[in-house]
Amino acid sequence: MTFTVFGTGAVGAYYGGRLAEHGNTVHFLARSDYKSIKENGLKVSSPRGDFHLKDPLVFESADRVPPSDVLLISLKTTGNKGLKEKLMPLVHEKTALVILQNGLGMEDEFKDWFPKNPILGGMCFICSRRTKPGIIEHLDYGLITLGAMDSKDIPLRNQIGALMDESDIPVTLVDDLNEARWRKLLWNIPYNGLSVVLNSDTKTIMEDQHSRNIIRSLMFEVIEGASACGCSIEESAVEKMLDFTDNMTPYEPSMKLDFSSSRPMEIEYMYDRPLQAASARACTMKGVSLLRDQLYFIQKRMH
Ligand SMILES: NC(=O)C1=CN([C@@H]2O[C@H](COP(=O)(O)OP(=O)(O)OC[C@H]3O[C@@H](n4cnc5c(N)ncnc54)[C@H](OP(=O)(O)O)[C@@H]3O)[C@@H](O)[C@H]2O)C=CC1
Ligand SMILES: CC(C)(CO)C(=O)C(=O)O
Repeated sequence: MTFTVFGTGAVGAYYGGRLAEHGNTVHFLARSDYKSIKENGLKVSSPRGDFHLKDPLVFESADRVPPSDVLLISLKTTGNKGLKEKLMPLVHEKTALVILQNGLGMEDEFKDWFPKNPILGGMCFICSRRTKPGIIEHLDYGLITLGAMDSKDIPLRNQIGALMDESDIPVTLVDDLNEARWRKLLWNIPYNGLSVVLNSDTKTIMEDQHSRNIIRSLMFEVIEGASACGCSIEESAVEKMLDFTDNMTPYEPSMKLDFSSSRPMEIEYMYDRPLQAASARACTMKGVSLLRDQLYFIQKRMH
């Protein structure tokens, strides 16, 4: 099984790098980092072990990438508009697409674009960042929760999951991709947005009783939204998630990193899409909607 990474950044370079380190054929499609990766390779520092791919299979143009069995989608969702055309040279008759992005509704879009191809989602619980071109700092965690849109692709999910597992990537396989997406949003919706609005990391947010209360009430709203969309998340998940974050090394979520670097934030897929999905089923998620509006206000004034 061969892989192509579309988006060789914090997530794509890390996971693609691990697969390559363990002997898999991985093509990396890069943009601004291309020259640097071509010249110096990909360097990853990680608590699971540093590695340096000295001569990775890196490409600047999708037209030059050899066909592969699995396409890992790891650009930010802010780049999803017009993405279909950019992916066309990489999607062959049987290519499976694994969406590693945060948010909701991406898989449905990819299915519309490539209805005959297997579409999978990988919810990444990883803290990683690109510090310089071709240099990735993996700080913590790394679990991929992997699910397929269509049950006929479960054997394929298992096969990809096994290769990840053999490459030192922890994987959990799930049958309900939509539910797994909502479970990931249970963390992302409160923490990603609030870290920007309050200009704080997870530790600061958790230590203050007021912000902690906001996080808790946003989590309950996400559970309501999920439930309206047919995904049942037990209420005890809230306290578990709060405990988990209490014990996390202080961290700035990916949206905060985007904000601090004046990059566009992933508001559409992390907020608009879940809000739309819930409101289509008569669930308003008022607090989430307020948070979304504040993020748009902030984004409009970012330079
Ligand atoms: N970082 C993290 O710890 C986590 C991130 N995620 C999610 O993973 C996804 C990816 O995030 P992350 O890896 O942090 O993002 P990064 O910005 O680090 O990486 C994205 C990469 O995609 C590249 N890219 C974008 N558009 C194109 C294009 N048209 N052609 C080729 N390359 C392109 C970017 O290149 P360029 O530099 O040229 O823009 C960049 O190298 C997001 O949805 C994020 O929310 C999920 C969990 C944790
Ligand atoms: C949950 C976390 C922090 C890591 O996966 C994340 O998704 C993010 O930074 O956006």
